[in-house]
Amino acid sequence: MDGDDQLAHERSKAEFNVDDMKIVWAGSRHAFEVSNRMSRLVASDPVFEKSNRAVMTRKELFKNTLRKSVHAWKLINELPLSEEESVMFRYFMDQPGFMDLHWRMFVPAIKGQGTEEQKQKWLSLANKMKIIGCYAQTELGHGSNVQGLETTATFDPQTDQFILHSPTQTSSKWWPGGLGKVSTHAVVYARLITNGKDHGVHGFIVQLRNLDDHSPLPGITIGDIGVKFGNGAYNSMDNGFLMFDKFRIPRDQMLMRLSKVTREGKYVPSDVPRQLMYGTMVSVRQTIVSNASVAMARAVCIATRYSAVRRQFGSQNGGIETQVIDYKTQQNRLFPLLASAYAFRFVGEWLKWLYTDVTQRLEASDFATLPEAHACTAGLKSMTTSATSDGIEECRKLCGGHGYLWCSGLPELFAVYVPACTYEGDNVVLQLQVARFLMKSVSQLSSGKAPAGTTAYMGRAKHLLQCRSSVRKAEDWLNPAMVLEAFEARALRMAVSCANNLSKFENQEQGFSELLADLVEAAIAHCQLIVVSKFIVKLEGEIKGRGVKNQLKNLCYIYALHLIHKHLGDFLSTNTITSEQASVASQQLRSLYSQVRPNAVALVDAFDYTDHYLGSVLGRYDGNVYPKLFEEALKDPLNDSVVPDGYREYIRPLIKQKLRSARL
Ligand SMILES: Cc1cc2nc3c(=O)[nH]c(=O)nc-3n(C[C@H](O)[C@H](O)[C@H](O)COP(=O)(O)OP(=O)(O)OC[C@H]3O[C@@H](n4cnc5c(N)ncnc54)[C@H](O)[C@@H]3O)c2cc1C
Repeated sequence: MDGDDQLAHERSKAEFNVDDMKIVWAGSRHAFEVSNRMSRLVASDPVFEKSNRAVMTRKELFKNTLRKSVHAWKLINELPLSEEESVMFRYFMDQPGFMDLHWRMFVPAIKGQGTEEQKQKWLSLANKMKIIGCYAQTELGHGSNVQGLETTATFDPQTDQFILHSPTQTSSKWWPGGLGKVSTHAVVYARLITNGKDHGVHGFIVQLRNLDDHSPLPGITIGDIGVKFGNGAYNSMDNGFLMFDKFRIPRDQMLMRLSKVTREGKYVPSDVPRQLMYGTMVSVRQTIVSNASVAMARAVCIATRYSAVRRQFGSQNGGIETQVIDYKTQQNRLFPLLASAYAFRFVGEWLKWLYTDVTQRLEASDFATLPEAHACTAGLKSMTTSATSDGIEECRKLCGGHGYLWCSGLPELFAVYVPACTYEGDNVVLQLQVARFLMKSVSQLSSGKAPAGTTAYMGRAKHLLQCRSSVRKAEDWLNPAMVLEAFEARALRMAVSCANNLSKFENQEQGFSELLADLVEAAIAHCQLIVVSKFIVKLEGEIKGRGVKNQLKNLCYIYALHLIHKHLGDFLSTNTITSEQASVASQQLRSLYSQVRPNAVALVDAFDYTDHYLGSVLGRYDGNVYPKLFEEALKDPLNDSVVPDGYREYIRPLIKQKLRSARL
């Protein structure tokens, strides 16, 4: 059976309606139609070809990114595409570039932190791309510790200007995407100083380059920070450095929606809580969680289709060999990742709702839920991006040797994806923020204040700290109440244990430093509970389509039970479950793998990815892997000639040498 027939056979075994699952995956029929149309629009345009990226030089790659970005901008305006369509269109272009930072960071920063006048002035230019912006926060010396930033913005009352200055080498901005070669403007974060007083870090809109010839303005030193991880990959982006030498900007370019500096140089601090800024973070991190599901799904789609095509061993008397997807070890590594893709999708959907809820509350000056919303989005960003990075690498290994080829699509996906663990908050630093929030929530349990939102389960502390799981047999692990209780009890017991250990220290901060590793684990347990519970909530709602709900149930329990298996130490050491209950959980997991097996290819088809977006010879829809691997190999510049360059210079002299060494 060739790859084509193989995948057709797999598809014929599906026990559910794939088209209905596509709608569930997309979130709605409308969302499916937009994403389906946009992905095909990109795939059909030769300008967006991307298979040649690995063999391009950095300069070629950069120029090609400019070409694609400008072509996309032209299409978006000429067709024209709505904002929703444009976002999807850019997403399916699948080429990191300056546009990402302009639309995802520069414009939202002005929207969120600018006054009405500032928004009117700058957004009208930015929305037409008359200016191109980036987000310049991180410096050479400080990223996570934003309060440690060194760039200064000193108010000069004589000229009504701020003087931006980089006092040390470590104060150089370092990393902002789009800064190195493209951006004309940036939102720059610097320490605000008025009358000799330091008011901490604030945002400023700064012009960097001349709008006529693109040269840096006097007082600005700017450039690209150099090649990053992986060939091609994220190197299409011009991450940059930036230094100021007493560079002046008008006072009205400080982002003044919250704090202000008056004409006289008086600093007026914000009269709304600083937490208002969390609203923007919830929005950005919600997008990152949704993107985690997309990246995980992409890797899993490649590994699943290839695992169905690839055969190794198992033939009797010259008969057909075993598809590698039929090995239980392959299923045990692959199916939890498939389940994670769906789990992250649904928690991302819920985060979208949370963002709307937070925004509405903010408008009504209700800040009560912000700390909880902030903690859970920070934790979910951290947990889903870490799991997705690991998952992509696991998918590469699941594809054996061919997974290591560039044309498998997996090395590039990994190289582009993995910095998501670092940008928008280092994942460990984010979990520590969650841990601080959890410790506070535990300390308030005796105060009578009912915990809300994702910590509501802590309100049942008395029960959860004592309960014993009532699981007796494998099927009990398909009972949502029993699964939830196990995750809630484990999360709470880990948090309470950290709080107890903290209380043994006289100095809380010293205790916190000592217990960092345990605190991160407690935070992760809390986040895993959120993902499991949101998947269960999704199943409780209406899900249309033949067999769709049943497949999602299987995936939900695979997700939960594989976490129990992976973190068994936590579950056993907190006495949440017994070793017998763990053993029947593994039994149930094996049974679920068998149920997913005939549906695996159809479950990844439901992601509706085009071959263009997948960018993988191994994950092709038609399964025609081997001939296409040859085609790709023959395209390599090394195969332009049969005898390579350098033969006459090095290989021939080497093999024709006449050595006179006494040793030989
Ligand atoms: C591809 C990419 C794109 C980026 N784009 C932008 C951009 O457009 N604009 C911008 O301003 N920045 C950007 N950044 C920078 C990014 O936001 C920072 O790198 C990130 O916030 C991490 O900060 P850091 O580099 O200081 O890491 P560090 O904080 O130095 O981390 C180093 C190690 O220390 C650990 N650590 C740090 N603090 C603690 C602590 N308190 N407790 C325990 N462990 C700790 C971390 O976990 C990590 O293991 C980008 C980065 C990358 C990789």
